[in-house]
Amino acid sequence: MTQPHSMFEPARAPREERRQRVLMCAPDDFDVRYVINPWMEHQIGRTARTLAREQWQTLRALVAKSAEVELVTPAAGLPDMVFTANAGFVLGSTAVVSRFRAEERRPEEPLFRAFFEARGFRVAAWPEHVPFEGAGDALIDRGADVVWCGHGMRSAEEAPAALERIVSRRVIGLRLIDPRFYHLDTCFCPLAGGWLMFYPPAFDAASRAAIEAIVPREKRIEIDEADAMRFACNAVDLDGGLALNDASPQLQRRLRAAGFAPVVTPLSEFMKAGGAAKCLTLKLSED
Ligand SMILES: NC(=O)NCCC[C@H](N)C(=O)O
Repeated sequence: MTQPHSMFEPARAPREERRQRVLMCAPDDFDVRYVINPWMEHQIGRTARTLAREQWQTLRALVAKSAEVELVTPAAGLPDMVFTANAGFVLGSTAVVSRFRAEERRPEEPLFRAFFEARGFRVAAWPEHVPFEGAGDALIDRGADVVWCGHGMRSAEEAPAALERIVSRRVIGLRLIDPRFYHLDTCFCPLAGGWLMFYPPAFDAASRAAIEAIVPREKRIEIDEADAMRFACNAVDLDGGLALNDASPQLQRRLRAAGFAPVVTPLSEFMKAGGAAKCLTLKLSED
């Protein structure tokens, strides 16, 4: 029987294949200490430290089967630094460091900048007055030669155009309209082969039309509200494997039919801060 070449069957990966590099940050000081998204409401001080560490370690081990995990040192007093998707946006050897909308996360900026510089990335200049939250909002399509950029909640409306000037690739802005899905990666997940898993009601009509103009109907996996609330779209995709917090049996079947191997890895503690699998990772080797 032919086994799928997935992140969870790494022994079959050809050795000569270039492994992805993925940035993570240990949850040493992770907690909910302020409220900057609806998921954090009523969660201050309610994360279970040991469980959070276990959940993060399990995700790290899954990712490590298909990628080199690089770690950035967590800083005390920055409880959201664990969400490395928001470190910045990476394409080739260029990194754009995030400019956080919330004051609480701004001290992460120099730390992530130092990380990118130490790894030899060219750090692009970004207009300070334009909030932009990195790979939380900017996602590379895996079929078309475009970058999708969510705005309206965290990243500013000007962010897609500013990003396009840096990456010299078409950047399509998508307006987010539901505060529960405040980052694009909470409701939109481009997948290998040009597939797209997403939650349409999170977008305004013009954005839905823009998605439909690029992604063919047969490649669109539209999920329902219950799966969206499980952060099913916040999936880490590596070698056909999809690590995600949770997904209904129907959605898992649908993903399998499309050739993906969903693996549920509970991340309840991070959900309290409004993040799940994808938010806890940043791909460093994007072509
Ligand atoms: N969606 C993401 O990419 N990251 C999750 C960020 C959670 C954090 N508490 C925040 O609100 O910025």
